[in-house]
Amino acid sequence: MGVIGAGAWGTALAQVAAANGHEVRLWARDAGLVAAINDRHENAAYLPGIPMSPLIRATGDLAHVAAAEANLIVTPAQAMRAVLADLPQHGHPLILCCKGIEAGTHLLMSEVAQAVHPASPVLVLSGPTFAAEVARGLPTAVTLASADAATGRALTARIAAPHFRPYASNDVIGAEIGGAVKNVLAIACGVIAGAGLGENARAALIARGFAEMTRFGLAKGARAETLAGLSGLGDLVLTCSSTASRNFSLGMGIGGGEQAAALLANRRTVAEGAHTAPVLRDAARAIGVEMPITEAVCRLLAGDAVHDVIGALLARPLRGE
Ligand SMILES: NC(=O)C1=CN([C@@H]2O[C@H](COP(=O)(O)OP(=O)(O)OC[C@H]3O[C@@H](n4cnc5c(N)ncnc54)[C@H](O)[C@@H]3O)[C@@H](O)[C@H]2O)C=CC1
Ligand SMILES: O=C(CO)COP(=O)(O)O
Repeated sequence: MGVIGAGAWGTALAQVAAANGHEVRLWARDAGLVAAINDRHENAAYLPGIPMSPLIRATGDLAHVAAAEANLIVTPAQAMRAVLADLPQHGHPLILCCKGIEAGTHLLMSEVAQAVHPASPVLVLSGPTFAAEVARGLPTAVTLASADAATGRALTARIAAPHFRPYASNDVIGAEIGGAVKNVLAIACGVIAGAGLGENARAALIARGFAEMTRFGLAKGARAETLAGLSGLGDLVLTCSSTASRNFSLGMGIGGGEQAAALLANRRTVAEGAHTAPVLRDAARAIGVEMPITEAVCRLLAGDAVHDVIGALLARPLRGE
C-alpha cells in the first residue's frame, strides 16, 4: 500500500495500513521530513509523540509509491491535482482521503483524480477521523465508497483493522461532498462557540447546516443516506463539537474577534474549510442551491464583523423547515 501526503492524516492512515503486517510506502514532499520519519519513526512535524510502525518507509520519490497495489491520497485538496500529475500512471486504485472542492474548476476530488489518472479506479475514504486518535489506535468507522463493488470489497478488507472499520458504499459523490461541506460548517460552529452564543445555537447550526449539505449533495447526485451516514452527519457532528478540529478552532478565533486572514497566515497545518467555503458558495450559486451558512462563513473569512454576519443570518425571512 502507498500513502501520498505525510501530514497528520497521511501518517495516521499509514499506521492503519501497516496494522495488519503489510509494508507501507509514505510519500512526503519535504526531503527533511522523509529523513526524519525514516531515522526516528515519528512524524514530529505533524503527529508528534506517536511512534510509527517500522513497516512504514518514507520516500520523496513518487515512482516508489506508483507500483503499490493501491494508493491513499492525503495531500491538501488544492494540491492534489499537481501531485497526481507527477505520479506515474499505473492503473492501480486511488483512494482519495482529502476533503475539499477544487478552486477554479468547482470539480470534486474524484472528478479531478479521474481526469488526471483515467485508467485508475477512484475511491473515497471519509468519516469521523481525527488523525491523532486514529494513530493512537482509538476506534472509529469510515465510509469507503467505490463505483465498482469488487474493488470496493477488496480494499475494504485490505484497509480494515480492529480499531478502524470501513463500511462499503457505491456513492462516491455523496461520500466526498459530506467531508468537503462539513469543514465549512465546522468553521461556523467554531464562530458560535468563540462568540459565546451558546449550545442551543450550535445545535441549531448543525441541524440547519446538515439541511444545507443535503440540498447541495442531492443537487450534485449524492444519496441522502450517504449524507446521513459516517462521511456526512457523522463527520459533521465530530468536527462541530471539538477544538481538536482545525476548522472549528479557526472559527473560534474568528468568533473571539480575531481576523481570519491573520489566523490563516499563522497556520502550518491545513484548515480546508477556509479554501472550500468560497468554492462551495460559487458552485452552489451556479446550480441555484441556497447555502446561507456557507455564504455567512465566506463573509467572515473576508473580514466582515461577526455581529453583522450573525445578525443577517438570523434576520432571514421565516420559512418552513
Ligand atoms: N487531520 C485529520 O484529522 C484529517 C484530515 N483529513 C484531510 O486530509 C487532507 C490532509 O490533511 P492533513 O494530513 O491533516 O494535513 P496537515 O496540515 O497535517 O499536512 C499537510 C501535508 O501536506 C503537505 N503539503 C502542503 N502543501 C502541499 C503541496 N502543495 N503539495 C504536496 N504536499 C503539500 C504538507 O507538507 C504536509 O505534509 C485534508 O484534505 C484534510 O481535510 C481528513 C480526515 C482527517
Ligand atoms: O476531517 C477531520 C475529522 O474527520 C479533521 O477535521 P479538521 O480538518 O477540522 O481538523
